[in-house]
Amino acid sequence: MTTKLAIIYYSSTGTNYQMAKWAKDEAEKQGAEVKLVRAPELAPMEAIEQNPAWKEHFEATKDVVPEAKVDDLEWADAFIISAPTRFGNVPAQIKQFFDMAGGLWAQGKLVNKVASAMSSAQNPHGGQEATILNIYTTMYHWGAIVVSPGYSDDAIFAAGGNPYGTSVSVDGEGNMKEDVEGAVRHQAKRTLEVATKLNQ
Ligand SMILES: Cc1cc2nc3c(=O)[nH]c(=O)nc-3n(C[C@H](O)[C@H](O)[C@H](O)COP(=O)(O)O)c2cc1C
Repeated sequence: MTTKLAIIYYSSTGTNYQMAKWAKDEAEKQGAEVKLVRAPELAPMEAIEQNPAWKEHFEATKDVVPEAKVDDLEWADAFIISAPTRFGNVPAQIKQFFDMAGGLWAQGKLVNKVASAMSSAQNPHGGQEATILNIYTTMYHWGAIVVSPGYSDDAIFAAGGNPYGTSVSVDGEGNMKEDVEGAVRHQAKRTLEVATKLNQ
């Protein structure tokens, strides 16, 4: 049976979108059926328009990447969730999406889904680890099986050594400071390997 992976991300300025796209590319190479979906934007246009990079990214993706639906959670065997830090926590857009899953959760339909998370911040210690752990808290409540990378591949060291999930820092221009593509690809592959074993 083909393993189904939902990659759910939120991104204001493109970093987490890029990580999500690397994960999608790798998962498809591994033979998974992949849905790449974005948490619906909640910010008002006045706020988005004040930040040219945010506006540009929003316009570039709004008609290209489908919005995440709770049905995607039911459909998937595994999730990869990628979100920038907001003061060490998840963006409201991701939290709102999680909060929409109450019905599925109450019916036990999220139990034994495989989950793994990625994050970014402006500073190297700006809250990436806390953000990933906050995502995992929700996953534990769902009864999902969290697959963290640990130190299971050399690519994790090259990316900065975050064992909870791939994370990156971004400079003032929005460029990624660490080389995380290999770690993202490894995380996607590992998540799928576990999900595929569970689905056998
Ligand atoms: C409301 C808000 C809070 C943020 N909090 C932090 C923070 O505490 N530390 C930090 O290093 N970066 C912080 N950032 C920077 C973002 O995490 C950064 O812009 C993001 O990781 C870039 O990812 P994206 O391109 O996918 O949007 C914050 C940004 C916003 C808008």
